[in-house]
Amino acid sequence: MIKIGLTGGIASGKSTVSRWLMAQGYPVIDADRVSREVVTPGEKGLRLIAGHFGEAMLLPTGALDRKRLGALIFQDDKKRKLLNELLHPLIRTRMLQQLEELEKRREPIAFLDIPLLYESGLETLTDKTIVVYVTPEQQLKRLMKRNGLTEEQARERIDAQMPLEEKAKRADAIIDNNGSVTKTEEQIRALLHKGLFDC
Ligand SMILES: CC(C)(COP(=O)(O)OP(=O)(O)OC[C@H]1O[C@@H](n2cnc3c(N)ncnc32)[C@H](O)[C@@H]1O)[C@@H](O)C(=O)NCCC(=O)NCCS
Ligand SMILES: Nc1ncnc2c1ncn2[C@@H]1O[C@H](COP(=O)(O)OP(=O)(O)OP(=O)(O)O)[C@@H](O)[C@H]1O
Repeated sequence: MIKIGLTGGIASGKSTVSRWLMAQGYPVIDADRVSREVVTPGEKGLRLIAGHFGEAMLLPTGALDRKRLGALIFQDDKKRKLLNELLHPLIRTRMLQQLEELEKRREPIAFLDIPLLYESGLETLTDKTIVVYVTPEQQLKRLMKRNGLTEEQARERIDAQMPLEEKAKRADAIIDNNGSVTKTEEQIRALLHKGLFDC
């Protein structure tokens, strides 16, 4: 099975590309989704967060207060590092299980949508990588709009990741998502057509 890593910066358009791939029937393992699964009530991830960051990180329902934890970790490198140390092993294990399932089903190709693909060294799991790219101005604008953040809050989140320019340098292929979604879809189609993924 050929494994394609799909990454980019926060709000650069990875989910937009993933959604299109899934609609075409390609299997996509989604790290953000897995990271939500490992912190549902009853899961070890949520217990670890409550233990290290306090019960104040939980909503009255017992679910994770994602807004509160996000506000905390995106403005504090040490706390973000701690959260990563707690959750990343759980996320990695679950993604590997999902990969195994796809191998068993004899899927010829799988996409791994992982925001921190390079930061976490997870590109070693993949055969090729694609970076979904936007300019810094576009990234800031889309992130502020989508998450209702101030410019300062949005910059903190962008700065919590490897610069997108650096990711683009490491990529086997780049999808430019500055234009319309239709233009982006055309680029994915072209990549699939070109046989980039015939390793
Ligand atoms: C801090 C949390 C609760 C905030 O939740 P929220 O619903 O606001 O954001 P969401 O999970 O949808 O993430 C949005 C984007 O933020 C970026 N991001 C998330 N976590 C991190 C991190 N630890 N470091 C850098 N960027 C991150 C990614 O680009 C991600 O796509 C959540 O992001 C989290 O649990 N993060 C730790 C797990 C992780 O590293 N996830 C990234 C994918 S492995
Ligand atoms: N080509 C586009 N034109 C206009 N808006 C777009 C385009 N692509 C994505 N967007 C919007 O930009 C925002 C970010 O896109 P998306 O959620 O796909 O990014 P992401 O890389 O998955 O983000 P994250 O890292 O936070 O998960 C969304 O609100 C989305 O609707």
